[in-house]
Amino acid sequence: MDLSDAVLTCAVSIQWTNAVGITGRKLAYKTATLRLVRNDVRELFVEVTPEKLKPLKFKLKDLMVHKKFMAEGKATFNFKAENCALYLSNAPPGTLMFFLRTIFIKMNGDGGGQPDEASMQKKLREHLLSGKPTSFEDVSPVTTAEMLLARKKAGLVPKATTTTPSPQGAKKRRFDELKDQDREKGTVPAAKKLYQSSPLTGTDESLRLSEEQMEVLRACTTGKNVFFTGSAGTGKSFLLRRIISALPPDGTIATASTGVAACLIGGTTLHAFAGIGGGDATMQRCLELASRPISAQTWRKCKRLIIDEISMVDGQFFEKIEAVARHIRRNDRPFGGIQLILCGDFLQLPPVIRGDFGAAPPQQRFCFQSSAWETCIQCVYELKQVHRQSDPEFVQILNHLRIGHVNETITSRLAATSRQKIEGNGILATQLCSHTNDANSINESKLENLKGDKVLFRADDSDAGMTKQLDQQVQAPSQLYLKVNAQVMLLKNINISNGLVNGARGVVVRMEKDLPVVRFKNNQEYVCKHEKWIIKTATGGTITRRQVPLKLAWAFSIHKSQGLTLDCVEMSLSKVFEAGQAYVALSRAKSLQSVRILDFDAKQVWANPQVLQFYKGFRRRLMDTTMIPLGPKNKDKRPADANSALAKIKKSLMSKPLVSIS
Ligand SMILES: Nc1ncnc2c1ncn2[C@@H]1O[C@H](COP(=O)(O)OP(=O)(O)OP(=O)(O)O)[C@@H](O)[C@H]1O
Ligand SMILES: [Mg+2]
Repeated sequence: MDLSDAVLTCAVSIQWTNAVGITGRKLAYKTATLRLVRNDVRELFVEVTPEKLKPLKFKLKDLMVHKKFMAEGKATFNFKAENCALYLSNAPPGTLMFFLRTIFIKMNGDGGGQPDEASMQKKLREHLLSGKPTSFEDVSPVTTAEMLLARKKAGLVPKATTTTPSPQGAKKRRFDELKDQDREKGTVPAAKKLYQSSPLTGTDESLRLSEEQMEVLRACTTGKNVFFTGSAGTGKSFLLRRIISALPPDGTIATASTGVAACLIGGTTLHAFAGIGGGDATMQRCLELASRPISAQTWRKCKRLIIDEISMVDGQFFEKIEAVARHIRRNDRPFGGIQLILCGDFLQLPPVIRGDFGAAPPQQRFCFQSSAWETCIQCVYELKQVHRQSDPEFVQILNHLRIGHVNETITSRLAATSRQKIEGNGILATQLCSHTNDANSINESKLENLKGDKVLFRADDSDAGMTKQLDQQVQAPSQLYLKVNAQVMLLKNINISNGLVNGARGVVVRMEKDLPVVRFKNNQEYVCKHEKWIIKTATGGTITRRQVPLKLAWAFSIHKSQGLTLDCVEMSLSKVFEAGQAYVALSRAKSLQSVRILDFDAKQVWANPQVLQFYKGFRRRLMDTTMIPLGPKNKDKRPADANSALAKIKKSLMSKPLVSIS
């Protein structure tokens, strides 16, 4: 577990009722620390210490826990024997989840559980005879043995079965069974309830953060302004979800530069949050736009602003929202005093320049080139460990492509993929296209060409007026046409251990009771159920979409694939038009065996020289072993100063040996 699991800081209100249920004393604290403690006779208590006040203790006996809103940082503890309820709110959801789990384990785990009556009486007698005052101590960290025993006692350990080989699969099924049984009875036992589902947005909480990820988490939870970067698949978005769940929900705004990326972290787009449209208006007009009541209120409430895929945020837009924040919040500190947590990889896709600018498009400006960057960012981290790919050869090739370095070994290895068969089980490779329109028309025409009738799956949106925003942020379309044999991609983690994960590729094999049945590459069949996507609105509310978790997958655009992990991809890179685009396309794949590049050419791979300069500033090692052959066809597009900067870098590196890939 990532942070201390027996301590929680949040808002607490305490309410006592009398025997007939009439509310008596009430206390409310904006900030209090809850800890799990034991007394001399090993009884468990929750100790509540409000800021600057003495602690109160509540014995963990006859406890009922309500945690339906755990994902929003809320839970209620009902101490029946004491006629008292604790209402927790604004708790970091992940910390709350681990706190509840620790209670569950300590109440049920070996030796650490509540003592039985006889042994407690004995200990109590000994304690009274000793004449010492009662003392409390923190509970010891949870051990694996305690965890297993606790789950066994509560009936959460699955019976051995031949149909569900994996423990996680069985655990999930058992949870579902329990939920159904409990639903019938109308009750859920507190202990079981404490262990159930995670509030973490799409994160498998059994995966532990690596040490480098922990370091970033620590900096973020201590209020620092952080930028963390790392190559594709180093777990930036994964870590961001953990960071979000370790922060108090009030005032934490999770955003990303694109809708898809925002959805992956359960947030909103930066544009939707900022309230200044595309940011193209004059500064004065942007300030007016952001001063509208709803927008201004959102800015004022914001304490922590999180931005994923920062590489695609335009530098000028970043500068404008920084000024807006100071203006609206009447605070001259950078970003009006808001804590910033930024993440992304500038060597992936750059900001999109919209509109038709004719022969002279405006120069791209990255966030790090804005004057606001230097004043805002306090700590910079680089994640090094790649988690998406496990094959060291592929990881090394990707690291070279990321900085625009291609040698003959890489070229021949990647060119060789054009001959490999990556299809299997009726699942065709997804074509990654450099242009969105190409991807859309491939999907439409492939579907039309299939025999049989189209079946329409219409999304059920919680607010019909928000369909456009949901379309932008949720990958599941509002209208999905499917046929048998349609190539599809799964859009949710359904069963991680069985490979039914976001990005898994499959084919529709039949319709069953009006629902599509999909066979995946690993031969698993899955009868799709409607799933729910929840997104935050700019004002902090939530809207939901229910839809089958599928999307047509004959083709995707590279831009829409940024941030994703994909199975079985084919690409033709001849039309790439951005620095980093080929790297983004290739780094979606999990292995060299699941990718086919039709026409690989070293000219398709180049890195932006300004970005390389930026990275050189805080990671000299990145530059020490590399050369940067840029795509010659883009030479003319680059500004003169960039070309001369590039020449300098090249010159300084010419004397160094090239890294070769064996
Ligand atoms: N500590 C970890 N342990 C195990 N798996 C991890 C860990 N961190 C990340 N992963 C897994 O690695 C994969 C890639 O993670 P993620 O998408 O967060 O990377 P990223 O750095 O955001 O990539 P990109 O730059 O492409 O957006 C995911 O499947 C994620 O679950
Ligand atoms: Mg990511």
